[in-house]
Amino acid sequence: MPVNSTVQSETDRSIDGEGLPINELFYSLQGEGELAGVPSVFVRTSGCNLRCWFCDSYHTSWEPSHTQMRLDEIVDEVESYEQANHVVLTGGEPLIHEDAVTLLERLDERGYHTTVETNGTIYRDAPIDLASISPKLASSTPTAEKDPKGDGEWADRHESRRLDIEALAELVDTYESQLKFVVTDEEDIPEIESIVEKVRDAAWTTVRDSDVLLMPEGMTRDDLDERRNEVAELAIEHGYRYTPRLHVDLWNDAPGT
Ligand SMILES: C[S@@+](CC[C@H](N)C(=O)[O-])C[C@H]1O[C@@H](n2cnc3c(N)ncnc32)[C@H](O)[C@@H]1O
Ligand SMILES: Nc1nc2[nH]cc(C(=O)O)c2c(=O)[nH]1
Ligand code: SF4
Ligand SMILES: [Mg+2]
Repeated sequence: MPVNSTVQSETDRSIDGEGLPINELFYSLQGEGELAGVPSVFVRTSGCNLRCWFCDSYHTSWEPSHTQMRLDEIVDEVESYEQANHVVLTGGEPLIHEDAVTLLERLDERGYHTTVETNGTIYRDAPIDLASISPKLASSTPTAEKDPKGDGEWADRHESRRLDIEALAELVDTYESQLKFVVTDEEDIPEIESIVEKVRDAAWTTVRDSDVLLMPEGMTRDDLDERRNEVAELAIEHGYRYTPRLHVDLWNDAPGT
C-alpha cells in the first residue's frame, strides 16, 4: 500500500493520538541483516529525527508523507498477508512515535516476530525480537554539497543527534540486536571501530564482531555495483559481517519492495 496523499511539513516530534503515520505497508523479503531472505511484512512510519543525505526513504524524512492509520487497521492489514510470521517496523524513525510500542505489543500478542529498524538514537521498552540498529556515521551528514534538498540546513542538527551511546547500549542490553552500519568507503572504518568500542564499554552485553554488519551504501543497483565488493573486502579484512541489500539486488529501487 504505497501512500503519498497527505504531505506533512515537519515531523520531528512524535505524533500524538491513536495510531501511526504510515508511509507504506507491504509484503516482501527482508533484504538486510541477519534475517535477510525471510518473508516479512514491512510497516513504514513517516517522520525522522535525522536527515541522512543518502536516505532511501526520502518521503519519510526529507519530505515526509503519510496516511494516519489506526493501530487496528495496521494490524488487520498485516494479518491480510497470511503467509507472514515476521513484521519489520521501519521508517523514518519508528521509535519517535509512542504508539509504535502499542503496535509492537499487539503484534507480539498475535505471535509475530518483530524486527525494528532504528537509527539507535531513541530507546523504548517494547516487545522487540530483533533491534536492527543502524548508527549513523559522519559520512551520513547532509553537508551543503550533499544535501538532497537545500543548503545543508540540517547538517548541525543531524550531527548533534546522530549518536547517543547510552541509547545504543540500552538497546543492545535489552534486545537481541545487530549493529548495521551504512558504509560509503574505507574511511568509515575507524569511526565504526570507535563506536563499537564505546558501545562495548557502555553495555553489559557482549557485542561480537559478527553482530557488527557492514552494508554498502546504495539506493540503486548501479550504486551497489560500485560499492558492494569494496565493502565485502572491508568486512573480510576487519572480521565484521557483510550484509547485502537483497531487495535492491532483486528489485532495484521499486516502491513497495
Ligand atoms: C530508511 S532506514 C529507517 C530506519 C531508521 N531510520 C534507520 O536509519 O535505521 C532503514 C535502513 O536503511 C538504511 N539506509 C537508508 N538509506 C540507505 C542507503 N542509501 N544505502 C544503504 N542503506 C541505507 C538505514 O541505515 C537503515 O538501516
Ligand atoms: N525488502 C526490504 N528489506 C528491508 N530491510 C530494511 C528495510 C528498511 O527500509 O528499513 C527494508 C526495505 O525497505 N525493503
Ligand atoms: S535515520 Fe533512517 S529514516 Fe532517518 S534519514 Fe537516516 S536513513 Fe533515513
Ligand atoms: Mg529500505
